[in-house]
Amino acid sequence: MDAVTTDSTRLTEAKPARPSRHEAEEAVRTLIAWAGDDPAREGLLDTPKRVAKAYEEWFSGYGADPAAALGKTFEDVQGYDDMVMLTNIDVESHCEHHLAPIMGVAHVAYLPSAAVVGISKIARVVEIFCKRMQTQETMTAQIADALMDAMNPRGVAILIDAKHQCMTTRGVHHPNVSTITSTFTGEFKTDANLRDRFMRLAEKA
Ligand SMILES: Nc1nc2c(ncn2[C@@H]2O[C@H](COP(=O)(O)OP(=O)(O)OP(=O)(O)O)[C@@H](O)[C@H]2O)c(=O)[nH]1
Ligand SMILES: [Zn+2]
Repeated sequence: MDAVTTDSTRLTEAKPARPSRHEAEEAVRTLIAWAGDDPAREGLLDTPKRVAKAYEEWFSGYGADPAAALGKTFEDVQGYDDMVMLTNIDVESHCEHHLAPIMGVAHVAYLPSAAVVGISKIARVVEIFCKRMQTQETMTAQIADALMDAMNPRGVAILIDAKHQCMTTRGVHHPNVSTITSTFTGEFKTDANLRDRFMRLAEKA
């Protein structure tokens, strides 16, 4: 967690020492009091513990390595070299500006060069990046980079369609707005037909 790394898919700056669980729970008590309630009230007594536990789940992606998730590849696929696409991978993340939920789906495709990966690993990689404090643009780019690094495919295409609760439940309060981000590399960038195929499949997913 504290190691400095140059891998672009991981954190690149030294971070302050991780606070203890007790300190994290104290911080939640402070926020409860600041919101106007009494952290010593019966119903809120276990809340700091629950929030710390929920944070472990929501932000479990800091302790996970996308390269390791994509480490195993398969080459015996009878020369299959067309697009592999997964649609509607759940996106459950938190925006780094407000720590509010980002909920949506990701559509991910790649064009294998030599090897393919287990399809569940692609969903795992999406999940690893989602379980961090994010912007939608960053996570879109990180998923593409991780797939490119691990498989050296002929191209990847990613589209994320998500709602940001910092925008739907507070602030500007536009409950129906969706944000769409996409990135294309390799042949998806140079071949408009391929890109259209991806977009058509994403639209009807
Ligand atoms: N580009 C981008 N912006 C995001 C994302 N998630 C949240 N935001 C935006 O981050 C911005 C933060 O703006 P600030 O002005 O610093 O914060 P704020 O005063 O809380 O802004 P409002 O949300 O407009 O009330 C807001 O416009 C959010 O909508 C994201 O994934 N990508
Ligand atoms: Zn936000």
